[in-house]
Amino acid sequence: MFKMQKYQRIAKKIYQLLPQYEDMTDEQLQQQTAILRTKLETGNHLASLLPEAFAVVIEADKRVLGLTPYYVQVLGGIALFFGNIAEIKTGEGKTLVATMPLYTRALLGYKGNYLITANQYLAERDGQSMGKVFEWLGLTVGIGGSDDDDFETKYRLYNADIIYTTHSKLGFDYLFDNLGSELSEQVVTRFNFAIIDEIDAVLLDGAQTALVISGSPKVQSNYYQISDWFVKSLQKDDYEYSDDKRRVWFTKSGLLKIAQYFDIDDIYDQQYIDLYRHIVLALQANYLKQKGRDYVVDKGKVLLLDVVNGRTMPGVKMQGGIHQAIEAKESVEVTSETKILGTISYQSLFKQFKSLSGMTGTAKTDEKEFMETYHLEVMSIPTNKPTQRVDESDKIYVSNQTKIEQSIEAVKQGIRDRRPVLIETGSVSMSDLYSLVLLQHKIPHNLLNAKTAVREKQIIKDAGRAMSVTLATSMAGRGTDIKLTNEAKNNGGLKVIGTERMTSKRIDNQLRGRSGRQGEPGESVFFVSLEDKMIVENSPKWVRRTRKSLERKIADKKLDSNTKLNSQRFKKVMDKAQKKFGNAEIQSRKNTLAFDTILSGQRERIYTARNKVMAGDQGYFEVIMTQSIRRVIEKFCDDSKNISYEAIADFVFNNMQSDYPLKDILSVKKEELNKKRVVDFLNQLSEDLLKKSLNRIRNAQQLNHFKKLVILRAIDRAWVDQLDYLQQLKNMVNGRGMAQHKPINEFGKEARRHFFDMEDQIYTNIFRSMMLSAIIIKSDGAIDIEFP
Ligand SMILES: Nc1ncnc2c1ncn2[C@@H]1O[C@H](COP(=O)(O)OP(=O)(O)OP(=O)(O)O)[C@@H](O)[C@H]1O
Repeated sequence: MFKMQKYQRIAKKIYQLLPQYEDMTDEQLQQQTAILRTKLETGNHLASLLPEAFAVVIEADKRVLGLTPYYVQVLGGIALFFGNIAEIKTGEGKTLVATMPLYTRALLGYKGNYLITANQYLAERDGQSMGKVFEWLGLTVGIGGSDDDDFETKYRLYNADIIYTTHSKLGFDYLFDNLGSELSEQVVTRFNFAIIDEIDAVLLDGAQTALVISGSPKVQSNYYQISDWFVKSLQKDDYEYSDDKRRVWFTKSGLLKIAQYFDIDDIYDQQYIDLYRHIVLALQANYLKQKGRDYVVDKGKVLLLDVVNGRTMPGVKMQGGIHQAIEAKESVEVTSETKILGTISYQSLFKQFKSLSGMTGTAKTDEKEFMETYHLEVMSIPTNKPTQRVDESDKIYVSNQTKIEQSIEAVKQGIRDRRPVLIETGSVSMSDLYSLVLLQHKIPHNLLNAKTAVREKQIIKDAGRAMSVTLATSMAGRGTDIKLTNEAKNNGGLKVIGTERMTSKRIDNQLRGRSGRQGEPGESVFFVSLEDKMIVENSPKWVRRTRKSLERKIADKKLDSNTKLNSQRFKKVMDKAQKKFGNAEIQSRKNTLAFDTILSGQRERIYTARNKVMAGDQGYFEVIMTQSIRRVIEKFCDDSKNISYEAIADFVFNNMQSDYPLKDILSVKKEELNKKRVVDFLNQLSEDLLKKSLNRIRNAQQLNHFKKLVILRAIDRAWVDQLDYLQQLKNMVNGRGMAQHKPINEFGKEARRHFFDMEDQIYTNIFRSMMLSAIIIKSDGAIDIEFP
């Protein structure tokens, strides 16, 4: 509240200054950018210039776009400038709000000021329309970007004062930057200020999705099928779930069945690790992942559903083998697993920004999590016009069947009132089921879900007409602007009917928000029953007993099945069940974040090391090379307890020279074969071999480049293996038994241990590449390198 008062005081200052800018000519107003920048250069603090900068944008918005920001929009802009989440209801003009803080932040001249949109279309639409204002005021704007942009185009995009792009584009470009070999080719280098549009969708709903760049396919495994057959044969007591139903593992009887089915004594034995991994994946695919909720099967392919908006995500696969396990479960062709070249979660990506803020219509319900996890405060910005939408309290029934019948009655009433109706379901499968029921009642309707997405534009266009009935999943959630016809407005506006409580109050609110935009009339109501999955799985036992007793009364005709359960007691049951489910989701996001923090820490170390190599010089490469030689040779001698001629020969063939003459392998007597002698011999040999091969590259620049490539490649190959290992480790620790065991602790310990092993691997990779790479000098002097 205190903050809000402060912002109101700032807003007052802005409005006091405004007349002065209104009186300026266009030219004078345009000169303000340079004037403000000079003030900054001469020591003024950016925040102290905020009133002037905002006043400039307000006047420019008016002149260039013909839109004067409302007072509440100015307040929203101030909240964003100071790094808060501004909760601004749908349709209130968030796009315009962003112009004020973006311009002000970009005045400093630091690059890397972003408006992050939910999709490419919005980046282009908003970037093009709002970009006019920035350009008019003398700033540069970068918009969108496409996958096949050349370096120049990318550079221009990311070097603009203000950039409109999507979260995934930014993330992928950042990852690609860290796969390259030249610092000068990196484009996403500055993370100054970002406003994330629909921030709750990106940071909360999208918390479980990481961006992944896949590389080459791995060797195809044939365990998927057999593991799937096995887990399908299990009984209920062969596996159990964690309380929050996010994890599943084998019980004693399950483990016994594994032993019998695969005829092995100890599945935990190291030699069965790969089989065990596949059985765990099959268990998770069959008993955690749900068709219609997590994915759909279309034309023989498993397509994941985006939790944020219910759309399919073609080409996106879950990592670590779970995608393939689902394919086996659904009896479609098992695709090949690929190695991960780079991955980053949205949390890690956005945590890099010096200042982060966000806008959304729905954040207040989850303000605690935003504060705890991201240190972002949620500020509710009032609407410009009072809200007219009527949010009715839930209609609660005993049985699912009655609930559906009564919701259909509500649809019919909406049609009789000649209003548009939007019915929302929680999953694709529920929307299919509802569609059938509507057909049985002869109610014509449009079905909008992941399977009908191609007709989305047309469906939404029709959804605001009087008597139009639209049935949708969360696809009709964010950003869906249902425009009402005049007749629809006069008849009470859009009627939103929820057919079950969604996964959180925030998502319920998101759906309600489709109606009553910009002070229009509207209504929302949810139909729920004691049989709803959310209620059954998240309520205390007495609720089930009460339901049974009510069912008996209905059967005995002592109670009408259509009776609504109006008492506060049942309303509380609904709220509590949703809260319990929501808490499990929060916990699950925290878990993911904890896993991710470990991975991020390792990624940062690797990327920092890569950057150091890319910036490195001759001397630096020399140090690394010498270090590699020393470490690899010493490790070999430490690891082989009894150093033998055979072991040395094996080491030389595999790491130094594949056709080294056997007779030259250390001409000393067996008794004199000790560590020191071997180390000396190998050091000398590596020096000779290296000299011979490097002397062929006469050009110093080429030589440096070769060394840099060798080191980068060594890091990248080891990192790819580490990423692969971490993915598998995550699945494995989550699939290990016992409710009280803490997967994250095991993960942390193992991940750390493996990271140190990886460092050894990097040195070995460098060593081998130096010794074994074939250097081909072409006639024009260019060199080709064939790495081992
Ligand atoms: N100050 C203003 N004066 C007049 N019209 C405005 C103003 N601000 C925004 N609008 C108009 O309001 C409409 C909605 O704006 P916008 O799409 O930015 O809303 P939104 O908050 O992003 O909505 P959603 O949550 O649905 O994306 C647009 O047509 C825009 O031109």
